[in-house]
Amino acid sequence: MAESVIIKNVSKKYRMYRSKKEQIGDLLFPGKMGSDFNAIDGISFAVEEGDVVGLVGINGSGKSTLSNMIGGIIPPSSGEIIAKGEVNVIAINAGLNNQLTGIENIEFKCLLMGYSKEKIDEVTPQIVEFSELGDFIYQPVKKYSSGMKSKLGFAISVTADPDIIVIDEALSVGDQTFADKSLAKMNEYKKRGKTIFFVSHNLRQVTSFCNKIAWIEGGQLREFGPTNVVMKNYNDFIKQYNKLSYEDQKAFQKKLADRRKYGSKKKK
Ligand SMILES: Nc1ncnc2c1ncn2[C@@H]1O[C@H](COP(=O)(O)OP(=O)(O)OP(=O)(O)O)[C@@H](O)[C@H]1O
Repeated sequence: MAESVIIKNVSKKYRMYRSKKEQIGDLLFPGKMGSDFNAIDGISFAVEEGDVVGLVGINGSGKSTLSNMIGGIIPPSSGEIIAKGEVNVIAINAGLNNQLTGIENIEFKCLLMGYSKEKIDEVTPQIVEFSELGDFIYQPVKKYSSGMKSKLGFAISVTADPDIIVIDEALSVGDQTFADKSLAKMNEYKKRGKTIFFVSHNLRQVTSFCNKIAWIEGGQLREFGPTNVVMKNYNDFIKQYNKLSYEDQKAFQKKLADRRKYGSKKKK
């Protein structure tokens, strides 16, 4: 199988400030105020066409940051992501304009994807039907619940038929019927050999849907490999983690946070 997405030593740094004063100080004297935080720290792995890759990790480990970089929504601070084909991210709220109505968002996103007027007229009824939003499609998106936003985002993205699709928690907020319908659509994509990245806290769904897993811990790649191997290790880890006292969980998280704050090469 040909490689579809290659992630080469990718990092994403954010500058963290404790106050507005520190932020302004850093603008005046760059590098003097605040500190760097590695949301993603030197991740490398490659996936093949037709792979369905689950991204797992505890809260704040960096799953969304990595998904957004794969989808081209945010650029890496260093490293490179090579995607062979068009990528579309389906996330709660992704790329929707809250001031516009559902129908205006459809037109807006279709224009961004380079569709002609005729193509937009052709796909709009399909998107509206898939979204199940009924007359809410004429309401501004700011009035939507998170489930409704997810339905709209999902309906637009699946109609676009991208080569590579990144789903970030988008299946967890809608109702069960919509989640089932969306999962069926994803299975259809899977059968057609598309590459899928899947972020979900529903580990049962991840295990049944994905053939490979990337386990992210504190912004770094802890393990990448076949689902049965990595999920076994991840489930064991979660069991151990859940057994820890509140203080020990905090201490574990602090250790990871410190490593990210100072950079992996300058561990304290
Ligand atoms: N724009 C930003 N500015 C500063 N820090 C950020 C920014 N975006 C994310 N982070 C930090 O990067 C880390 C990774 O966040 P991310 O949302 O990618 O984690 P996640 O694994 O998706 O978490 P969750 O499971 O809770 O959704 C977190 O500590 C978060 O606070």
